[in-house]
Amino acid sequence: MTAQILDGKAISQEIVREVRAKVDARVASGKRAPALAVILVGSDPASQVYVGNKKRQCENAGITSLAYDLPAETSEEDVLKLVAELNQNDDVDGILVQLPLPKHIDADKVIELIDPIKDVDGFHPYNIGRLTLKMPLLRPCTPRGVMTLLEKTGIDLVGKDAVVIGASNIVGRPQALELLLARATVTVCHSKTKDLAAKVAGADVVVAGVGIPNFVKGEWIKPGAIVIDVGINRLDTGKLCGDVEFDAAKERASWITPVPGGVGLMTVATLMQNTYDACVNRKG
Ligand SMILES: Nc1nc(=O)c2c([nH]1)NC[C@@H]1CN(c3ccc(C(=O)N[C@@H](CCC(=O)O)C(=O)O)cc3)C=[N+]21
Repeated sequence: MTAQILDGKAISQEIVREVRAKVDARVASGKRAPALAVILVGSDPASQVYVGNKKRQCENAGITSLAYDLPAETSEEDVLKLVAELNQNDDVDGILVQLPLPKHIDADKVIELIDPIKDVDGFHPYNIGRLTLKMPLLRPCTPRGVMTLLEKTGIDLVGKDAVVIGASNIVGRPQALELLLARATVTVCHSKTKDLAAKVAGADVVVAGVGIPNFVKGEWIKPGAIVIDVGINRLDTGKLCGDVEFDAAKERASWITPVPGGVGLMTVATLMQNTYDACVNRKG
């Protein structure tokens, strides 16, 4: 079997076009466009690429983007002060603090200060709690984007065995909650997991987010499985690759996401959905 490609580029464009149509209708009715504030501390090259993609997609979606590019030396106090101001600013619907933050800033403290109704990353304990309790409000962008990709396969997830590799706060854990909400049977694997190969071999759906190139071997994949690669690893050659041995996995899977051109683009498109949703939640 050769897998069909889950095309993150095409599907993310479709999502952004849908957001655009809703924003245009909103503006036509006399309301203001949704607005997203993006805080970037320092000049990490990867973060600059991601933030650049977010600004570009805001333009495509008709969303106002407000850039707060701060020097790496900015104090934690000043970042907290900016978040507090943006919380109070009625013209701002979404607040995103690009991660990772410099070491002298406590990221958890910053995230907890964001007003949950403006938390378009869905990282605040309130929003994670709501997802846990089957009453999601703002959902983390990458896992929500993965669910959109899975919907596009047309395959019913109810009762399917899903294996999530990686248990991070921004990918693995919320991904497991999303899959559970879709009534899959979920196994979360991590660096201490015994016999990962056997776990993956039993999976109808594999979501890999560990950050190690070619960590998931093609031969582990159950024939017909759906393979979602959340990894973004930059090789010394400058080439981008995922966590899955793509060429080998493609020969066994029914559907597979490429890197680049897969989940990363969906993360940004989903941020546009979340910003629109945050605006409607606040303002109707
Ligand atoms: N507060 C916060 N929210 C995030 O959502 C967040 C974050 N911090 N920190 C870093 C991760 C990573 N992330 C990506 C965004 C876009 C691409 C993306 O556009 N990828 C393109 C290629 C980009 C390239 O060429 O490097 C693709 O996969 O085709 C990837 C990854 C958002 N993240």
